[in-house]
Parts: sequence; structure tokens; C-alpha cells
Amino acid sequence: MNNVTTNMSSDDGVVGNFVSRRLFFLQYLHVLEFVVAVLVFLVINSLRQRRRYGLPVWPFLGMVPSLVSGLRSDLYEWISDILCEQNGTFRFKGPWFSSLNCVVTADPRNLEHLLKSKFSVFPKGPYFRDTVRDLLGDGIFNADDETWQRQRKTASIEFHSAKFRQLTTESLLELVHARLLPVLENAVNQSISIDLQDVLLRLTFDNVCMIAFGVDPGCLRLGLPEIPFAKAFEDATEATLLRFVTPTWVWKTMRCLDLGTEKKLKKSIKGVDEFAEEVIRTRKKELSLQTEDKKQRSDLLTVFMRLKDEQGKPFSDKFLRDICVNFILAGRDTSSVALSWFFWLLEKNPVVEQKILAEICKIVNERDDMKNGADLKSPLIFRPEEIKKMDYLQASLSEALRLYPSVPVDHKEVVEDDTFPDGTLLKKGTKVIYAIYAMGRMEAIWGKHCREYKPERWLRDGRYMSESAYKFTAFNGGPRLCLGKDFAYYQMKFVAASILYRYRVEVVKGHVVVPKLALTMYMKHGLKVNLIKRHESELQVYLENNV
Ligand code: HEM
Repeated sequence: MNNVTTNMSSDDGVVGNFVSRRLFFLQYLHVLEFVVAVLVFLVINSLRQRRRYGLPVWPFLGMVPSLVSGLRSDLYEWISDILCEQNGTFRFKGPWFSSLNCVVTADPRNLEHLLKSKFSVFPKGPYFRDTVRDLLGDGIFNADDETWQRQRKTASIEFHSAKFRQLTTESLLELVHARLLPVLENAVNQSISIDLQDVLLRLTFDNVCMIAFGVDPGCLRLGLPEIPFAKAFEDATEATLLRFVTPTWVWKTMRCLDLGTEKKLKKSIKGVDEFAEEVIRTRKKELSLQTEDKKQRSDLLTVFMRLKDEQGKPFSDKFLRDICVNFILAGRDTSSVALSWFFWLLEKNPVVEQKILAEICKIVNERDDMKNGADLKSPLIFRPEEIKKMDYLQASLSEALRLYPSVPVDHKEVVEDDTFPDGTLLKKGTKVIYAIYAMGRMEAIWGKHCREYKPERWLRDGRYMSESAYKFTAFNGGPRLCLGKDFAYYQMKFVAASILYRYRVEVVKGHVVVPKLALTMYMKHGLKVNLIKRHESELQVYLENNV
């Protein structure tokens, strides 16, 4: 009996356990079903939003999963594809409570609105200024309103003065003939390949320091030495850039505690400051000793040192430092990066290279001494009026900048509610990204052959014709149009013509050329090339054909 009872009660227990487990399982199943249903709903809802926003919008994460996949491939192409699909503008939704929400546009109507018609509604904004203030202070690149206006006005007068033009042409001529060409010739003589991007970056760094500070740091010379000021400048810009992808509170805490990249930034800014302070000190001494008859300097530092602020006082050393550091940043890498993409494109488009050579030789051939049978072996130095006449070369450089703009994306912040001409609503505080790289690849802007390298699209009756700055935005537009644009074209044309006349540039087989993710469109692995000296007979063909 006992056994039976025991068996029965144990059976009851088993049944009870079985029932309660089933009940638990059923309850669990309901929860599971509910969770699956919610997930399915979220997936469908997120994917349905794709049609409206161009990308799926996930709860909490926003569009970040798609961004991560974009980052794994080519981010610039990824943005271009979405913009083409979305007729030129889309709204990026970042994770909840993040500062990543923004409007991305490549629509020329919006660009004109943003850069010109409603200029005051779209400044650089407090977020940008706060992030880069440690390095750039109140310099032109980082300033809005009156601080920007004052520097812009003075620098603009200076950039258009005859004295400044003379300084830029003379310093460039010296750099190309005494430093660039010997470095290239050395590579040819030793049969070694060089990183042309690195060489060009050194050239433009030295050049812009000569213009801003009136000092040549000497980065470009045989042996390609490491220069502490250039290194400090590069480290400082890289560490500043990292702040844009780090939550603000994180980098601010790291700055307080002097940790990681913030520690590196502090050290490199110190290096930049020490160099600037030394130059300012020496210049002040020099100016105080300067007698009227001595040759007057026309670099930006000297020009601003001679001026007074609104209270009639000389500018502070800190402000002078900010002005120079900003100009160096603005003019340091943009032309060299554009030239690198240009040489890479030329190798892929040999017909364009031939046309450039034909143009150069035709212009050289018009020289009186050439007509009288001048010696081709004597070093040929292009004259400013000859550079000006090189329309096809200018078209080829513009076409390289259209496809590979040195500044691939730029940004503004909305300070008052507004609406873009395409109907996009903009709330105060919204960040607007204008996708310059994508603009160069939009059929709606450049037609069916928008992805092809065709310098001819810039020519009318053989003469170079510029495009609207809101369609070709490589140099920005409106009141903040690049101040160095004319100089940059002169610099690029002079360097390109001087190299092409002497060498054929051949990219090393297997060298991978891809853009680097940065504020400037560097080639990620540089541009490894071999230089092949042009034979006199090759040039003679062009020269004779043009006679
Ligand atoms: C191919 C060469 C160049 C390109 C593509 C280029 C492009 C640009 C762009 C896109 C901006 C607007 C940046 C912004 O506000 O966020 C800009 C501004 C500026 N650029 Fe250039 N630049 C080039 C060369 C130079 C050079 C060589 C200099 C000086 C020597 C220079 C001086 C400036 C200055 C001072 C600004 C600030 C203008 C302002 O905010 O009012 N640039 N440039």
C-alpha cells in the first residue's frame, strides 16, 4: 500500500512537474513569441523606413549599422550611392542621444542657399569651433562673424596684392627648381621609386610656411628629413580629427586627465606653439631694427604685425599665431593631394597627358629664343604668363578635383530654423554635411559620363571656363570661397608642368591607390611611382608638330 501510495504520490509529483514545466514553457513561449513578433515588426518597420530615408532606421542605433557597412567598403562611394538614390539629399539618423544626426546634401540649389543666399544662417557653428579650438584658436578657418570677417578682409587684400603675388611666385620657383627637381632627379639617377604624394606634401608645406610665416622649414630636401615642426603639426591635426569621432564628454574628460590621444594632442600643440612663438619673437626684433630702405617682407605674419586691432593696439602674439597656423592648415595639403590624384589619373588616361605636353610645348615654342633654336638641355623655367596660358592643363587639374576633391565633405550648423530649396526642413542646431565628392559623381549635375575623366568638359573653344561654385564645390563658394584658389591653380600648374616636361610618371605595378578617411582626401598608401626621364626626341616631336 505504502508502495502504491508512494508510487502514486511520486507519479503525481512527476505529472505536476510535467504540467508546471509545460505551463512555464507555454508562458515562456508566449514571451518568446512576443519578442519574435516585436523583432519582426522592428525589422519590417526599419526596412520600410529605408524607402523614406534611404537607409533602414533601427531602434536605438538609428542608421549606424548601415554606416558601419559603408565604412568597411568605400565611405565616399557609399554616400554617393545613397545621395543618387535620394535625389541629392538625405537625413542621417544617429543613435538615440548621440550628436550624429545630420542632413547630407549634394544638391547645387541647396549649396547655393547654404553658402551664399542664407550664409548667416549656416556658420561653422559652436560644435566645430569647440572641437578644433585648442589647435586653431580664433583663426580664419575656425572663426565666424566679425572675427572671421576681419581676418578675411585683411587676408583678401593681401592675397590680391602685387607684392604677395611676387612672394608666392618667387618662393615656388625656388622650391621647385632648387629642391623638388633635384629630389626627383636623384630618384631617377639611383633608379629608386618614390612616394610622390609624400614629396608633394613636403613641397606645399614648405611653400605655405613661407607664405604664412616667411620661414622655410626645409621638409623637402634630399634625404626627406623629418622636421619637428611639420611632425608636430601633422600629429596635432590627426589628434584633433579624432575628436570628431569621439563623444564630446569622453574627449573632454581625457583632456582634463591628460590621457591617450588628448595627451598626444597637448604635446604636439606645444611643438607648434613653440615654433610659432620663436618665429614671432624673431620677426618682432627684425621689424624693430628694420630701416626703410631694407627689402620689406610680405608674408602674412609681417602684414598682420603691422596692423592694429579695433582699439588701435597691435594684435596679440596668440592671435598672430592663430592666423598663421590656420593658413598653414588651409594651404598645406590640398594642392599636393590634388596633384597626386591628377598624376594617377594621367597614367590611366595617356591621351590627356599627350595633350598637356602638346600644350606646354606649343607655349614654350612661342619663346623668342626657342624660335632661334635654343638649347633644350638648359634648365627650362616656366614664366608666369606661360603658366596662365595653359588652359588644357588647368582643365585637367579641375577635372581631377571634380572626381577627387581635396576636401571631400564639409559641414555647417543651422542657427535658425530654415528650409532648403529642395523642401528639406532644417531645425536650429542641425548639422549639414555637403558631400563634395558625391557631387562630382552625380549624373544630374555632370551628365551621363560623370564618372569619366574628361578635361574637355571644362573647355569652350579651347579656353578654360570655370563652373558655378555650387556645382563644382572643391574650393567652397560664396563669402567663404577658398582664399588661396588662384594661388593653388598657379602652384599646381607650375609643379605639374615642371614635372611633366621632364619625366613620365609611372605608378609602381601593384601599388594600391585608395582614399584615406580624413578631412583631406589623401591617398591611403601614398603614390609610389617610378620616374622615367623624357627623351629630348620625344619633346622634339611635340615642339616640331607645333611649329
Ligand atoms: C587645390 C587646392 C585647394 C583646395 C581644393 C582648397 C579648398 C578649400 C575649401 C573647400 C575651403 C573651405 C573650407 C571650409 O570653410 O570648411 C577652403 C578655404 C580656405 N582656403 Fe583653400 N583650398 C586649396 C588651396 C589653398 C591654398 C594653397 C591656400 C593658401 C595658401 C588656401 C587658403 C584657404 C583659406 C585661407 C580658406 C578659408 C577661407 C575662409 O574661411 O574665409 N587654400 N579652401
